[in-house]
Amino acid sequence: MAFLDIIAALKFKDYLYLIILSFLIYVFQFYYKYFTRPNKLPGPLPLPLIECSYLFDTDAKQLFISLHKKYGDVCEVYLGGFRRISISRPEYLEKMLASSATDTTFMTRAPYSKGLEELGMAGRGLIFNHDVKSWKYNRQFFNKAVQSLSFNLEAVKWVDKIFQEIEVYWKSLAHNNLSSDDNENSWCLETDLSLWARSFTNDMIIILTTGERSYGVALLYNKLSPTKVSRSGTLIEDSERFIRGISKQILGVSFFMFLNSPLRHSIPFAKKNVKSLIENRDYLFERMDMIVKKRKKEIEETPVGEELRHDLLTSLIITNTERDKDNVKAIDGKILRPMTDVEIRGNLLDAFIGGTESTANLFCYLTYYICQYPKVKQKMIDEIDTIFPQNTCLNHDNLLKLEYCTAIIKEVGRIIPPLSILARYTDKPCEMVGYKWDAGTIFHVNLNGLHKHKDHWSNPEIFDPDRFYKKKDDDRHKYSFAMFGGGLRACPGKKLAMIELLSLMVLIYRKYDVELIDIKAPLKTKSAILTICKELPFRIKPRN
Ligand code: HEM
Repeated sequence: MAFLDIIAALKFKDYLYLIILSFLIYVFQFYYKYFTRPNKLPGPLPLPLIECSYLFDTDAKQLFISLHKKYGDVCEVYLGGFRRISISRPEYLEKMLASSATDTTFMTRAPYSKGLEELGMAGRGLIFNHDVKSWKYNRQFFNKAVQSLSFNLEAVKWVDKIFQEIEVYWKSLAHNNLSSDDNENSWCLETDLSLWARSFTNDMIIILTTGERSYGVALLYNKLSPTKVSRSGTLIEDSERFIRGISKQILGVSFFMFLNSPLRHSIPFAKKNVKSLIENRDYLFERMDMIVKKRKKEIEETPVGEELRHDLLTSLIITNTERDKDNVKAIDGKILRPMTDVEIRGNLLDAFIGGTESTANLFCYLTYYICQYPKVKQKMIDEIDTIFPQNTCLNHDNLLKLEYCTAIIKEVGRIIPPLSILARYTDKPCEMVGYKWDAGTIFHVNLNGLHKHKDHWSNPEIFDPDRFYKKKDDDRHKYSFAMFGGGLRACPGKKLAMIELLSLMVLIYRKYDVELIDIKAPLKTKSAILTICKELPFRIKPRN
């Protein structure tokens, strides 16, 4: 009662004083905690409420590059409620990126997020899975599927098929007529490579993961051309919605991860966005569940012993069932249970997320650099012409012989890694960079720092594929190059990405001349978590 009387007696001015006092106490506590923190590292001063977000304009790559420049190889930054330690020196990464199966300290990328739970992604799949037990279970199934030879052969077959489709569209756009086959070798097309690369990787990942065709490249053709692709109209419409659905789910991740629940559900703009993202989640999950059910039925109707498809979905469904010749075992040797439909959906979604933008953007950067460096381009064409003379089929074994092309991919990934910051969250105390850390610390590996470190690379700013050509990995520090990450959470799609990139290089450069429309224009990129190529206008015509 007395308390209520006091409240009733307070005037507006008193409330104002109370608010100011509470804020001052908060500021005092905030800075007390900051100035007495253990392991003081150099870094920008955080401000109350907004921490270091005054330095962050959504370009995470640039932020970490400038932190490295200003504060050195090991520094710290406060963002999103966490103290984040940025590491740009390979020598410090032994523990974090080692492939030890027993040490689980650096196995989580991010802590549990209520937002991701709402988006149906927390504790599912791989990329955002904070639950180590569930992640390990998924990862074994995923690795087994995407690293099998049959999956890789399927990838080579589909690159070839989808590229043939693209060739028809390019020629048609140049002639403005889909059926024209006059002047077979005299056309020339100017178009934006980034659009084609994205549509291509979308179609690739959808067919390889689900065994279902999407028509991303056909959709793009229809957008660019006055004549339209006439076949399978309804499928194309559904593809559009499905592909858009995946992109929207990816966009939803940062929205649900970084905006807390009260804000998400109260600010009008955010509420509207939440509604649309949840509707999209429901559409996407329903569509994916239908695909899973359909494939399960097909498998049930196929006699045991008869060969099944080689896509990720089929493999996830049959692993550790009676159809599986080769069971996945847990560390203690016990055979693991088969996957549930929800787990299968989580893994498919992560393959879509991991396998589209990364590969598409790398291919754009590769084209940009090859066109900027004519000697590199010629050496690459000579290698392609030797290993894949005109009219020879694309084949997996010969792709592995393309040593110079592989060196180019690595050098492009060194100069401009599509994913430039790795993250590891520890939920137990640990030791890193010579200090002991409490549970709850987030460590970031700044790939741009590693890849251009002056102690490890000579002339790091210069594009030079020869640094990787005919060189062994032991010729440099193990962690000085990590475009696919490292340790147990390293990219499981590395092999698929290399197949796609090498195949595209062969298919394009053995047959076509490629030039940038404006050779002097700098690369147009935008970086959040990924570095995206905004556009890459290029000119393509058949080689003489
Ligand atoms: C050039 C292409 C690619 C690049 C540069 C790339 C890069 C990366 C990087 C840096 C990571 C984080 C690794 C770490 O934290 O240590 C990652 C994770 C991942 N990538 Fe890729 N990736 C590419 C292609 C692909 C493809 C084609 C797939 C599809 C199968 C894929 C699926 C994934 C998945 C599922 C993860 C999460 C792994 C986990 O948490 O266990 N990536 N990738």
